[in-house]
Amino acid sequence: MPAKAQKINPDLLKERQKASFKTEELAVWWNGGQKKLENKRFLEDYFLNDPALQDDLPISYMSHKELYEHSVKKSYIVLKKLHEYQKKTGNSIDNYMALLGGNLGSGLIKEGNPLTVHFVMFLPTLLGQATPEQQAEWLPRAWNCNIIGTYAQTELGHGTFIRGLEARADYDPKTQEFVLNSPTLTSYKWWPGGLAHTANYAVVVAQLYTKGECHGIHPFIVQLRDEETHMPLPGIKIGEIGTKVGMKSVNNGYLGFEKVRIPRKNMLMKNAQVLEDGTFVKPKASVLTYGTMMFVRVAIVGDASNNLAKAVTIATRYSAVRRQSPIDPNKPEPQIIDHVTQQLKLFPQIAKAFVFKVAANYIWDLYNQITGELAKGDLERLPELHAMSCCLKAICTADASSGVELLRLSCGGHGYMECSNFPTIYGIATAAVTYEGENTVLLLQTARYLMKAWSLALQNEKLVPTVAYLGEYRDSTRFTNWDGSVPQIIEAFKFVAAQKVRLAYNSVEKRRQSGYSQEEAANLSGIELTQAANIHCRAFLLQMCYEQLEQNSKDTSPALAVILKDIIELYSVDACLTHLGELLRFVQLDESQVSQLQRRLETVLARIRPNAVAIVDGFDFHDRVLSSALGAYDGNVYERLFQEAQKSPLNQEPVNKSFHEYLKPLMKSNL
Ligand SMILES: CCCCCCCCCCCCC/C=C/C(=O)SCCNC(=O)CCNC(=O)[C@H](O)C(C)(C)COP(=O)(O)OP(=O)(O)OC[C@H]1O[C@@H](n2cnc3c(N)ncnc32)[C@H](O)[C@@H]1OP(=O)(O)O
Ligand SMILES: Cc1cc2nc3c(=O)[nH]c(=O)nc-3n(C[C@H](O)[C@H](O)[C@H](O)COP(=O)(O)OP(=O)(O)OC[C@H]3O[C@@H](n4cnc5c(N)ncnc54)[C@H](O)[C@@H]3O)c2cc1C
Repeated sequence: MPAKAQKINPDLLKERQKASFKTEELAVWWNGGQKKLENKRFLEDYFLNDPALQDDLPISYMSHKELYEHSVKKSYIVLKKLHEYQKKTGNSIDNYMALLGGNLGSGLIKEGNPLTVHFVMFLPTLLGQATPEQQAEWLPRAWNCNIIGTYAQTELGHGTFIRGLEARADYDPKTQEFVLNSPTLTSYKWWPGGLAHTANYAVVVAQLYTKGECHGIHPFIVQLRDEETHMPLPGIKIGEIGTKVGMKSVNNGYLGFEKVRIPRKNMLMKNAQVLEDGTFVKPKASVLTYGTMMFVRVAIVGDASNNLAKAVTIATRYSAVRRQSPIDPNKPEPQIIDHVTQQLKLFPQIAKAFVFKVAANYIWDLYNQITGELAKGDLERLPELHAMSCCLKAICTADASSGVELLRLSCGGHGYMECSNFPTIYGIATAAVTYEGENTVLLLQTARYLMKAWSLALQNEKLVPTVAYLGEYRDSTRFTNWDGSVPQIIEAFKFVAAQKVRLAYNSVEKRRQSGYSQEEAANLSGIELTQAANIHCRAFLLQMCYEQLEQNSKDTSPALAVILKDIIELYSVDACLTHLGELLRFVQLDESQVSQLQRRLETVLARIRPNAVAIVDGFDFHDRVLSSALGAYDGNVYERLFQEAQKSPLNQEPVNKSFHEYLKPLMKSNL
């Protein structure tokens, strides 16, 4: 939180004075408790106020190369500072995650940290896929950044269909080595973060060949660059893939192999092994190779909430200070937050930030529970975790990405400025729709699981909790219990989801019976399959948000409980109106009931209006994390916009040289 001493925009001050609850209480809840909140604030001061970590020149004015070098320099300073701090306080993974993938990190290195993949994928892969001996060799060096790694799976020709990856590792029993090759241009690794100029090691996912047979994709740890000179090793062709929509300093790279030899022990052999003579020992389940992706998908759900919460804080504060267009012609221009259409752009995004945060906590707990079972060899619930992590990652990132864009638009022209920070937040948020499993593909994975679940429901088999509703609604075709209550809205969504699953299942079955293969039938039914997965996830989000926030409201002050209940009401009613078409297809709703939903929406928007600024204040974003001329705590947007404009290199001189070189000759040339 910024120093409170500064001059606060009077409109924003009034907003804060009229709040009906204590912002600090929400800040404690939002940040996971008093201790975590205090630690977060300490780290923010410790890092964000360090003069060595300031951006004298806004990074949007830096060249691509300057930006990378600036980001590496800051990463170095941040990690050294963190190391010093943790020597005194003890190691905490949370601090690393805050700095390398969380809000604090996004405030320090706005366009993405070239070392994030080292911490968020390379290290977790060693933890999840390496044997204890391999961990003993690699983990200490990786934790201390004596080596810097990346996760090289995607290729120029394949990102989604990883069984189609072309890079290969051929085992040579004579030398007990693997020989890595990129047989085609499309087999070049392409995209890995930090790969281009930062990492000197990589986990490489390649097709394993031994004794003339292919055993599918497996992870290998490969040294890419000399540890002293950082020069690429022989046979390593490496570079940067070029400028991107966002995440501009992540240093995504390409990597090709030409007869690169690595020792047998560099195959990460926790799940599958290759013996000295080349014998392949297969894993308990081939999908265990996919574990790192699941970990990041789970983490991304929280990231979606963070991105949306930042954007809606900026837009809400701006909407409280921006005055435009009288509502009553005889009155002064109102705050744009008093235009009801503006409230519809803002407040449902506030609600989604809450819902995605609660979803992130849920899926994180489920992940830890099930990976604990995996460690004991129990794979029973892995399919359910895969299905939930896929659809939650897909829905939360898609909604967060479109929400950030809507919030940018809600700020008019000033939202289009780099200094609003919307472009950077959007670039980060929308990347998550693609990476770690493209959203459509992940929804199809969830749909695949739902088809199996529906088949079990048809056989009266017991279903796991997240799909139990399929059994409850298996034989119903019309929902007639609508009373408009939130619990009934949840049941209605579960009912719709069950019908969508049934329809998709029947489409696939019908096509299979007409002679199509399972795969062809699934492709032809792909639209219904993704829709079923989509509504399944939304039904889950509604139920989970209701249960969690209702429960939380029992432990908070009555004043904050009212806010949490309004969040539930808004999220539920907004979901009904957004997906009204799906509802009307299966739920008995007459015109008056639909109109009642519209009235409820307008009512809950009006209820949230007096507390909107206080709610986003409760997210407790440091000004440097928001990094926005529109969203600062003091609300002095016009002064900040003007200050930011002065930083433009073009404003450092009254006349640019192009006048003398081109404009003056043009103007004098009488074309
Ligand atoms: C904590 C704070 C930190 C904050 C961090 C915030 C995030 C910041 C991160 C920034 C860095 C991220 C950088 C990005 C990195 C990447 O993008 S890495 C590359 C990611 N790539 C992918 O995700 C590839 C997507 N493709 C796939 O996963 C697979 O190809 C597929 C689509 C799943 C298909 O695989 P395939 O083997 O062909 O499977 P199927 O035939 O469809 O199904 C086979 C069975 O396997 C099951 N299954 C598939 N995947 C998994 C899995 N991951 N886990 C468990 N089970 C899985 C599937 O359900 C099938 O099961 P059955 O139906 O029972 O047969
Ligand atoms: C910012 C960023 C960072 C990244 N970092 C890394 C990294 O560190 N390491 C790494 O290995 N990779 C990384 N990636 C790559 C990323 O994982 C892939 O881009 C992603 O998996 C999507 O694969 P693709 O690009 O091949 O898209 P495709 O799979 O080619 O998708 C293109 C279209 O085809 C559709 N499609 C594909 N398969 C199917 C299907 N079965 N059914 C229906 N439609 C389908 C998709 O829905 C999509 O609309 C990164 C990507 C980005 C954008």
